[in-house]
Parts: sequence; C-alpha cells; structure tokens
Amino acid sequence: MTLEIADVTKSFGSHTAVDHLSLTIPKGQIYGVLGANGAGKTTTFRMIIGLMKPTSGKITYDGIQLNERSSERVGYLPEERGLYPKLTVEQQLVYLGRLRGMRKAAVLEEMNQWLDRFGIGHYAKKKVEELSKGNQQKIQFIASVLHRLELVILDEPFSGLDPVNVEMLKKAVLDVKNQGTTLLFSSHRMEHVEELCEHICIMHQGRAVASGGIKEIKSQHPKKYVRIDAPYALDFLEQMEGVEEVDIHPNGTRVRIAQENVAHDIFQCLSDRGFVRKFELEEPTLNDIFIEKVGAVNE
Ligand SMILES: Nc1ncnc2c1ncn2[C@@H]1O[C@H](COP(=O)(O)OP(=O)(O)OP(=O)(O)O)[C@@H](O)[C@H]1O
Repeated sequence: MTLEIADVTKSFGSHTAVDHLSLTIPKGQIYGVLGANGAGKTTTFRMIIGLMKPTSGKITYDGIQLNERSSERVGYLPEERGLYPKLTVEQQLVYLGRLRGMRKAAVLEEMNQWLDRFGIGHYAKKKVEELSKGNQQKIQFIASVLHRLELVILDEPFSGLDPVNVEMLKKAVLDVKNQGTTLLFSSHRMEHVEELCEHICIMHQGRAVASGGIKEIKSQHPKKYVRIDAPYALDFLEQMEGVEEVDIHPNGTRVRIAQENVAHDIFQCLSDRGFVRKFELEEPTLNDIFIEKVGAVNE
C-alpha cells in the first residue's frame, strides 16, 4: 500500500524535466524530496496529482494508476500560491472543502481548530489578500489537510515562514502523519527534511541521485567527519593521509576523512599533542551528501 513512481519521464519539448524516476513512498510516512531549483520536484508532484501526464512510465497508489481525477484524492499545497485573494479565509476553505464533498459544518469545525492552533483564529472573516505571506501559507496548508485525505503533497511548505512558524508547521505535519496520512513534501532545506522524514529522495536534473531510508543512505556513504575542539593549532591535519578537507570554525574544527580508520590516526596524533576538549566521529549530514551528489545549493 504505497505510492509508486515507476520509471517516469516528463519532457517539455526537448527538455527532460523528470528523467526515468522511480520512487517508492511508503504509506503513513513523511517522505522528503530534496533538490535544487529546477530539479524536477514540482513536475513530479503535478504528475502525481494528475495535473500533468507523464511522457512515459506509471504512477500508482495502492496499485491503482493515478489519472486526472486523482487530484480529488490527494491534498495539495502548491508552490505558487493558489488561494483566491478576494475571498475570506472562511469562504475559501468552505469552498475547497465543499468541492471534496465535506459539509459546511465539518469544514468550519476543522478550520476553527486549525486557525486556533496556528494562532490566527481571528482571521476567519478576513480576506486572503489581507493576510501576510506566512499566514496565507498556513491557510494553504489547512486547505491541503482539511479533508483528511490519505495522501498529502506539500510543495515547499516552509518557504516564506519565519523560524517560529516553521516549528509550528513541522509539528502540524507530524500530527497529520500521526493520524495516518502519508505526506510527501519538497524542500531546499536539508534540516527540515532530516528532522521530519525517514525516507527521502535527492533529485538532480530530473533524476534520483539517492533515494530510500535516511539511515541507509547515510550508511552507504563512506565519508565520515570528525569534529575536534583542541586548544592548539590543527594545521597539521591537512598533511595527514586520508584527510580530505579541514574546516576550521571558531567553535571547533570539522574534518572530512576518507574512511573511519583515519579517525584513529587523528586521535593518536591529537593525544600525542595533549588535551582534547572534544573528539567526535560524525555521520555525514544530508547536507554533506547533497553537496557531494549535487554540488552546492543555490538559494
Ligand atoms: N510547463 C512547463 N513547460 C516547460 N518547461 C517546464 C514546465 N514545467 C517545468 N518545466 C521545466 O522543468 C524543469 C523542472 O522544473 P520543476 O518546477 O519541476 O523543478 P523544481 O525542482 O520544482 O524547482 P524549484 O525548486 O525551483 O521549484 C525546469 O527546467 C523547468 O523550467
């Protein structure tokens, strides 16, 4: 019981936006799609909700092929905001809820709970255009989860939100997941993905350059890092065999090593020199893996 993207390609003329993409999105989880601008995330989402047809390949949910009617079965927060500026928040949400067969009273009940939770209960009668960008984003989120559909797709849900609202939305996403919904979301920000997801895909030029469980992806990544804080110069590290990069920060030094046993050699050298405040072998972060696979993210 999963969302399955099988060998999907989407071309626009001679440009291939999604290139033989295969992904399995497990049910009941939060799945993160990472990628730089133009990687093909939005195009993939549009195909899942049936706004676009794949040029080739198949997308199935619970074994059933998705089509133009799929948008009724999938909650969607689009990247470009899709609210009617002249409607009030209440009119907007009642309209969207009714489209999917919800009764007005049920919409209002859900809406009021969400608005209160987001600290904007008093905005129900305000026009969407009167709300700040961040608050419009919250309304857009409510619109995508209001009907409690099994699958919800959030395209860049955290963009434009301040850190307090990012945290608020992250908790909301987790609660929606805990009620049994499968969520698929995209982001440029690794830390959001790393915190929320068990499974991810890193997209680059329409292809999945890495996909699967975060733990497995990390364990397949042989590069390791050592974080060191010692009260003496660490320049000598750069000359050591197996040391690939030394990043010196005011609150510690981070060293990329070719494999784990180089950490033993470093530790030996450090203890010959004296006291070490901190020595820690770290897994690569998603950011490290992303940069290695794709290059730096341009935001
Ligand atoms: N309707 C379209 N017609 C032509 N080209 C398109 C169309 N939609 C997307 N593309 C192209 O497909 C590529 C992938 O775009 P897409 O919007 O899927 O990327 P993205 O990963 O969502 O990027 P971003 O993070 O900037 O939103 C881009 O090169 C884009 O210009």
